[in-house]
Amino acid sequence: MNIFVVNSGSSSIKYQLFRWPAEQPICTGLVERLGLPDSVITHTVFGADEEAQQQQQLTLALPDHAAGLREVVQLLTAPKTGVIRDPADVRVIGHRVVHGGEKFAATTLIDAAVKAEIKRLFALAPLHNPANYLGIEVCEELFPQARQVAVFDTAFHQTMPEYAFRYALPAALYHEHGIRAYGFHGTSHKYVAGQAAAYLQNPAARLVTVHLGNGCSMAAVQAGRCLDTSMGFGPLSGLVMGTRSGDLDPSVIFHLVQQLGYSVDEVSALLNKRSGMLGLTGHSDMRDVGRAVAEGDTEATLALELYAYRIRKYLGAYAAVLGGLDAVVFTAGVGENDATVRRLACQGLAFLGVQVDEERNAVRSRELREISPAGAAVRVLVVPTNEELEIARQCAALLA
Ligand SMILES: Nc1ncnc2c1ncn2[C@@H]1O[C@H](COP(=O)(O)OP(=O)(O)O)[C@@H](O)[C@H]1O
Ligand SMILES: CC(=O)OP(=O)(O)O
Ligand SMILES: [Mg+2]
Repeated sequence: MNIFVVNSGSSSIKYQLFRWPAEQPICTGLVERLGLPDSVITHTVFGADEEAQQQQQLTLALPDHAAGLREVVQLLTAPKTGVIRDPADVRVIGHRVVHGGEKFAATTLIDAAVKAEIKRLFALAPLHNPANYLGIEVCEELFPQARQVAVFDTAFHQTMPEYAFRYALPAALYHEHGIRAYGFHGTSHKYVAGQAAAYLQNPAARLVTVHLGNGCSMAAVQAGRCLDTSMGFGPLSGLVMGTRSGDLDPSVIFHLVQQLGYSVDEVSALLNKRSGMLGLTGHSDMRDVGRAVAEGDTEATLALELYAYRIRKYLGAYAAVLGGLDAVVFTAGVGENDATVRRLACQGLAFLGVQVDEERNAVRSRELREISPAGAAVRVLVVPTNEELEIARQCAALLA
């Protein structure tokens, strides 16, 4: 059986096709710059052993997610270079859906009612849910024989206790309008927490998972259950991100609107798209920030300190939430690749038992690795995330 996984972001689509139950990736790819005249598809086909790869890159105008997915299906079924003969060879499609609200605490087979609920949640995740929804509709059209499954970013966080997910607002706003913290990146937090607990041979491990991609979030996880997470009602609170501000006193918003004349849409665009590392340094990509720091740019140096300081504060908070720590787990683009960020994020935490060994931290690898010194009280791990594999596993488990 083949399982196809679609991870539609606000301006990109990640996809992966697996042979199941072998969990063997057949091909993977990324569609970037959707909506621009020079969209790029990077499509990688794996050989019999996973290391043998063939990559092709296409630059073309893709106006939207529908056009992007259609092109991907062309690549999958191309007569010479394709990996399947017919769309009917794909029996299951797993979709990352960012916001599942309170209704969806588990992976769900998609039907008309589920689609309606995903649509109702557009207002809560305007950058993500519409793209996820479009991905579902296009796949229904292109793969009419396949079963479509939704895996929600919010689902893993549904175990948070009420005192952790509620805001101190009038209760009616929660009961009548669902205003509470939901948390995001749950598929990634769940996957890396599982990998870490298996590596530590401790199913009850108290873990802080630190997902640092374009969007960034942390979670306090005990025995595989989420107790708290840094994102809230939407994917905007908590850590400093590529273009999002993270935590901010809400009074700033009133000031922007009342004193500086911002419209609500302008505030939203500011906090979601023009803040974070981009706002502080002019660069949203941590590699560019790193280069600016190396060239002695003092604003970039400050931004990096601010980024790491925010992670450190949450590490301290989550040590308190968990009543102690067994491991800290770094993951996603920045967490897996940026040794400087990991070092700064753990700096000064030796009193908690958290330490990073310079030599181990400098090792570059795509494997799970330990970067704390031998015998450390708290293990610090780098665990590559694989949201697509986790989504495929959840689809397989649902349909078993
Ligand atoms: N070698 C690297 N060093 C530092 N940062 C990196 C490196 N490779 C990727 N990144 C960072 O990872 C980010 C993307 O992470 P990723 O997990 O793919 O994000 P998303 O899924 O949110 O798009 C990039 O913006 C970049 O800052
Ligand atoms: C929910 C979220 O922030 O996702 P991403 O990091 O993919 O933007
Ligand atoms: Mg991501």
